[in-house]
Amino acid sequence: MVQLLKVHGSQNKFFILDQTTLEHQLTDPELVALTKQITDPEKGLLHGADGLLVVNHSDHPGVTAQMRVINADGSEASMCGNGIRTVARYVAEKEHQNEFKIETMKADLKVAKHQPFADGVPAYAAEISPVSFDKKALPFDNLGGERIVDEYVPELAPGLKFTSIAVPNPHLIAFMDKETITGPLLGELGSYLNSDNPYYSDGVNVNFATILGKNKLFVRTFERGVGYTNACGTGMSATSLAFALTHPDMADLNTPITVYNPGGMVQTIVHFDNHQYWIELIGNATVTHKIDVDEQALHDADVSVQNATITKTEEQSAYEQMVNSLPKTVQVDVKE
Ligand SMILES: N[C@H](CCC[C@H](N)C(=O)O)C(=O)O
Repeated sequence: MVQLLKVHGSQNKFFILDQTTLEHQLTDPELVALTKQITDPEKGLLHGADGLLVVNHSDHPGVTAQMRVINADGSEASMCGNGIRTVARYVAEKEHQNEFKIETMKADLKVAKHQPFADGVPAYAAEISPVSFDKKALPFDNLGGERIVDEYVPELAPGLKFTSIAVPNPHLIAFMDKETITGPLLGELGSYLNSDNPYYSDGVNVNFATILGKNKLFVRTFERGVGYTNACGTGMSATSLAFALTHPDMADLNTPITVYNPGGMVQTIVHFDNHQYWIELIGNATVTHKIDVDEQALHDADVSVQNATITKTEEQSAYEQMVNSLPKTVQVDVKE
């Protein structure tokens, strides 16, 4: 028997699979097939999820573990901000370390245990980097210059100013009023830029934000490889950086920014060290279910309530209690 975890960061939901616990590690095609099967909202496990986080050994010196990110559609992403907090908690409790590095596709990132966000709501901090504005890093094309920072891009949507940042996965950000953020435009633009289009050849995570006050944001995201999610950690991080760059009177560097989202709330801190931006993302790391199943079911991409023993933890009620205590912010339809 092996154990999967169902976890979330701001209710951006994932399954965690630790390859080091398996007799035979899943191959990449098996990882993709398993992800598609268990994350399916209708036919998957526990009403599905937004992706699979794959933990493995790292052979990088001074690095405790490796994390890979498989989106619900089977595509692999270079990073996942909500996900790395849950992997950090899993590895911290497994290896009895509170501060360490996790290898991701493009960088070894610092993570650290943080004081709980509320009773029963464990929290972790994660380094979000490297940051790039260059079109080659996103990549985007056919949209004017070498970078998009606080610019009108009528090809994408009239009347909105956009910023595009890789952290290192690709993000497109726009600030707007509450009416626009709750309207259909986010889904329309997100769907268009994550299908065949002349602008973002690898797709892009689209983040719409509204400014609630000084160092206070609401962000709603349409994610590449998933669609609407309750929150996107790298999206909220990239949006916080865009906030500091485009509204310096409303957002301070090296100061916590509270970022509300349809799934809850995180904090971000935009740092500028050695001429480089990086963002610290602090938020919950909640385990909702433990799933015990034969390893073969993972290889067969056939995990269900028929062949798995599922144990629900007490953590979701603690998390919902925290969310219910948050000040009422922009209410939008959340992805469930
Ligand atoms: N969909 C993203 C990966 C997951 C990122 C998100 N869930 C986060 O918390 O950062 C992409 O394809 O770049």
